[in-house]
Amino acid sequence: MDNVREKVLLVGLNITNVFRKKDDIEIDVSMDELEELAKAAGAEVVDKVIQNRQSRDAAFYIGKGKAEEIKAYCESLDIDIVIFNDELSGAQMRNLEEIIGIKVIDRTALILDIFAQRALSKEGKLQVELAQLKYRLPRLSGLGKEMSRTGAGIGTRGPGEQKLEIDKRHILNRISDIKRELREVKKNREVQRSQRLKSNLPIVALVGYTNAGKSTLTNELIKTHKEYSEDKNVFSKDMLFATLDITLRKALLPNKREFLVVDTVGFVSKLPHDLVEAFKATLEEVKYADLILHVVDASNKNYDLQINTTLEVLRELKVLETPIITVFNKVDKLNYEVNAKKDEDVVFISCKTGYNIDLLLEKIQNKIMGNLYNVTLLIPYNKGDIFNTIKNKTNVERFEYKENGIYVEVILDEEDYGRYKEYILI
Ligand SMILES: Nc1nc2c(ncn2[C@@H]2O[C@H](COP(=O)(O)OP(=O)(O)OP(=O)(O)O)[C@@H](O)[C@H]2O)c(=O)[nH]1
Ligand SMILES: [Mg+2]
Repeated sequence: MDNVREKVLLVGLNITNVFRKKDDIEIDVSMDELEELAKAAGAEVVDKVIQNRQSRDAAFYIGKGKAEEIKAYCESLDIDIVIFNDELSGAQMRNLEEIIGIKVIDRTALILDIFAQRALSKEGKLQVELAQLKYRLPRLSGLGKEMSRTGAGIGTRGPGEQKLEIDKRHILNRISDIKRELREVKKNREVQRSQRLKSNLPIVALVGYTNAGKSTLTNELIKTHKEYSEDKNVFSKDMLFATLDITLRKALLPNKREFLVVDTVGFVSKLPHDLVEAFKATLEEVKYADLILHVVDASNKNYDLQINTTLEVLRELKVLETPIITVFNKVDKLNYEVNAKKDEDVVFISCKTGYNIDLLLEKIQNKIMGNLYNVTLLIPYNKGDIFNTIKNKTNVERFEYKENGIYVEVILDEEDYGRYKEYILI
């Protein structure tokens, strides 16, 4: 089934009433995003239909007449699945399937499906299964003959078709099993984290909207490390939700100090509630970061909406106190000026051409290391071990063996400046 591209029709509702919130995402933007999501799930998008309405219809989401029109349209275009741009109730889904006569899924099921395909880690898989079960529970009775007839495919991947039909009790048992397993996984993660914190390396977390280039930038940053090899690269692709699991890798600052880079899952608007919860657990790593790089695709015409979505999640994670550098990526594709706020810490880069990556590294260094001191040390020969330590972990500009000891020109951070004070000549 996976290699057959299902033909889908996208249907959205443009609420036109006076209560529409000013900062609600524009329908065109939202439908474009739905198209990207459908493609990410492996579907072929044949067309999009938008209905303007005062409000959602309780029984059909769109108008009943529109649903009948869609039925005819689907027949003429040979559509396999209709995907709706919002979350539908069990009743709406049943009613729509009855009229349209083919499989109907909603934005939530679509996103869950992508996550089910992409999750790699045990925790990721468990979180997605949990979110899928919670989504299916109130819709069990809706999964009748229509679903079993159309079989697998988008919206039904993950726990599998038979599981859909098992009774509620069975699902509830599975939910509590998963929760227990997740608690175990979490304990393990905490152990790993405390080991990492003991290593004392600064942590830089990359966050941002999906497809902004976080994984590509991660790969650029980790290239600086001497132990780097291509197999350490994280997966990056022009596809929504390419990254689902958190990964940590080592990188080097210009002063040769090591730091850890955390690549994270991307955000998207209207993310299903249960997935936001799942994300929060995975994104906990961001809470322990010393610095956040907010990566933005500057070439996306909706970059400001995407920035707001990301900031909203960061606010929910309670990490807005952490220093943030806003990184406008993909400037190689830009043909307009990006308006950045004056008080923001901003850098414009291109991972594709390498433009300003060195400037970004300098900025990261300034943020996590604080003040740096350019000094000359005189280290007596009986303290040769100190010289070795300094040479291994910092950027020694020049050194010379003289009669009274080793002269070392070096850049020290605040901490080392205090530590080696007695050897400072100038
Ligand atoms: N033109 C251009 N393309 C870029 C640049 N940086 C990344 N890309 C492309 O953008 C696409 C998405 O990059 P990723 O690094 O996978 O994006 P991500 O933010 O990790 O996405 P998710 O994991 O889905 O959240 C890939 O096709 C990259 O090759 C850039 O500076 N310029
Ligand atoms: Mg990624």
